[in-house]
Amino acid sequence: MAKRKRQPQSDRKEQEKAEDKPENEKIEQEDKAVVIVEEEQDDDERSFEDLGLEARLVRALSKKSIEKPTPIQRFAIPRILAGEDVVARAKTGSGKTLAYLIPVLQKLFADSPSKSNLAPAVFILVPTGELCQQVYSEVTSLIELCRVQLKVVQLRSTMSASDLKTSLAGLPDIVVSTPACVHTCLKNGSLQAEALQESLSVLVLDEADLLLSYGSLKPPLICMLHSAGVEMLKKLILHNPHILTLQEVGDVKDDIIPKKFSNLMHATFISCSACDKLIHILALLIHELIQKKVLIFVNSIDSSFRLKLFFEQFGIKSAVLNAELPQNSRLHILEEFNAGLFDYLIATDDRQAAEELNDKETHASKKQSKKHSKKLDAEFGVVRGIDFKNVYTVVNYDMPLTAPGYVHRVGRTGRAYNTGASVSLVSPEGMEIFGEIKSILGENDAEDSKYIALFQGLTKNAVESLRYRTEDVSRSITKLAVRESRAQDLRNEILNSENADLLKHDKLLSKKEPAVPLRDVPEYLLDATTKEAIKIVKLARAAMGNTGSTNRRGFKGKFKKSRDPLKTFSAEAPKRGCRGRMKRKALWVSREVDMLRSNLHRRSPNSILNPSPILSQFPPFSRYLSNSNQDHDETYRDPDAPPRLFVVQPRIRPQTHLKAKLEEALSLANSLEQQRDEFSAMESPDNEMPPHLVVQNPAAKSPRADTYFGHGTVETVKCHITNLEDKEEVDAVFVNATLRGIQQRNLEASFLC
Ligand SMILES: Nc1ncnc2c1ncn2[C@@H]1O[C@H](COP(=O)(O)OP(=O)(O)OP(=O)(O)O)[C@@H](O)[C@H]1O
Repeated sequence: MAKRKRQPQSDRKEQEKAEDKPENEKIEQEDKAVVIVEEEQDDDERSFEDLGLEARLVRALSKKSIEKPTPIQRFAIPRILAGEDVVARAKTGSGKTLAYLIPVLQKLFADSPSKSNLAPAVFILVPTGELCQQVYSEVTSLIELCRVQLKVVQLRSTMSASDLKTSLAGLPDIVVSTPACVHTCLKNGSLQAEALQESLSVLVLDEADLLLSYGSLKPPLICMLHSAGVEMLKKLILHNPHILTLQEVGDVKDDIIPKKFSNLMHATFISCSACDKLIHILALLIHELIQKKVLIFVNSIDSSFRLKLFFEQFGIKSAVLNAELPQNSRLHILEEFNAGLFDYLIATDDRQAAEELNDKETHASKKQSKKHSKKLDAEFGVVRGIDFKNVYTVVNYDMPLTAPGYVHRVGRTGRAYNTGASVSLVSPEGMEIFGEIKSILGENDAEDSKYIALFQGLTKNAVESLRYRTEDVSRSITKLAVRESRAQDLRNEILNSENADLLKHDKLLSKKEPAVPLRDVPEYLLDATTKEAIKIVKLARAAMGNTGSTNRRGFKGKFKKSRDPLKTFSAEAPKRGCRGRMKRKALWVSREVDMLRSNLHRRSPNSILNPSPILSQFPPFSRYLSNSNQDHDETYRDPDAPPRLFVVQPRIRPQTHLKAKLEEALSLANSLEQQRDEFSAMESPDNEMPPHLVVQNPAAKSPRADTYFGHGTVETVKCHITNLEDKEEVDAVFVNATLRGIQQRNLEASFLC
């Protein structure tokens, strides 16, 4: 039973009155407590000391850089310390865990549990294995920092009966567990129900609404903290509890993005068709329009693997997290993601996974064969309660099934006093739930009621410039490929789950890496708006001191081969320096041209074709006027400028890469076209337009790009080039042809001479 201690006088009077009243009036009475909290809240600036915390706890918190209590902590801590039953509702990431852990620890420090106890004094029940681990780590770290001797254990569903018994044998002070594990312990006798009733002084139900949905929880309790389902709790187990509902979560809309919260959390959406979600998420990631780290939610495991395989083709590494994986692996994935070892985590929403489990079970029973049915862990969940470290952006690739689901998902960012952002990809199918979310947010037509804004900075052009590659790559990711990688990943994780350090969760699952990284999107393909948006994200990242780079070395590979003197011998010539690489990137030409050049260069190093690429010779067209007096040297050239000779080799394989190249050529042609339009619109005496040479227009046969010279052969191109009076006037040459080395050389020579 809850131990009741000191209680504020006013509260006590209210409670005494309440006890004499019928049930419905009691509930009204309890709701008065809510009002009191709301009134008190605004000017309460109490510190942890003011709340009555011991110095060692305050010091421990300070070592964790936690200096002042959050509102929920200010209200919950004194009441729990006073021995009250408490139900607390507060927005996601507002510090509810510490709101119960701190007073529980202080109570344990003060009243060391009786020696006659036959069961642990404090039970913290949580709905998922992930949350169990998180709360366990939090409480053990606090105990260590306070330098006190308290025993904490966590019970996990993966533990055998004997392990559970051993864990409980030394009579721990605090047990963190899921209800299912407690149930197992009660069944196998590791815990005695009577002993538990005698000894238990504090019961915490974290995410209580979820826990209660699992069924029969009727023990004594002191404190409960959760984000919903207060009425259910009141009826089931609480005795005149304090209902702490902070003003900012007083109604549902504020629960999601309260006004105070909106500075910290920027919620946005992109509207697109279901099949265009891939291209949009790719555009966001490839152009770095959203800040890392990124947590992406999908609604099915297959979806997560499809996305991972898709990203891989563009050189973007990610890890997947779902209920199918062994618990050890899951915890390790979270640990590595939190440690910053990879930037993109694709999580399958636990609710959806549970549904999938049910579907599978039904399916399996229908077929009378469980042979192929995969087992999903019902205790998996990363949407509720998990405190992701430094996740800046949450992406709803699939919309959640419910509006509260949205709250919890986006609540994985912008935690405590941090800022965060969310982007939801809303297809026509997701419009209904999106409407529901907006309506509970209280959105209407008024400008000041927009809680989810349209994502700015991703233009149609930026999306379209990726269409070819996206469509081809997505076609290549068949159901079979998804199934195989899912099975392969699971095999790998199961084999190594006991030694998770061997696992690299963001490893590639595709059979082979793409030969030409499709990730390289030349900057000249981007329009001004997208460039501006990228710059803003970069600036924001720099301002936050986030370089955006993952840190796998920092974790395990501190002593890498390159540093190990016994392994550093190499017969290879030193690699070209970083500067050289940057320059090559800046002076971008199609890889095929580079390859041909370097082959030729090896044969005749002094030839005109040595790697001083054609594009380095002249300024880009857009700079033609403003820089006309400068020397045309390499440093002067705009690194964003397009190549002047663009060769697309029809023999490029696979087809995907050829298409990507063609698409680049086409976009380049069109972007030059736009520059020309702007140029001719300028009021300048010298605005005669240089010719824009397009030969054998790439596949899409855009009428614009074809305007000038139409189809032709290499010889025709050469002819055109040699006939030009002033080659500096040529803006770009596109060749869509298979060139032999000699043809390539002749072409380039004619361009340069
Ligand atoms: N007083 C505080 N000052 C600064 N940071 C805090 C404070 N209290 C908690 N935090 C930090 O805030 C983060 C979120 O806390 P916590 O996980 O307890 O939130 P929550 O309210 O339980 O979230 P959810 O609703 O998602 O379960 C944690 O990283 C925690 O360390």
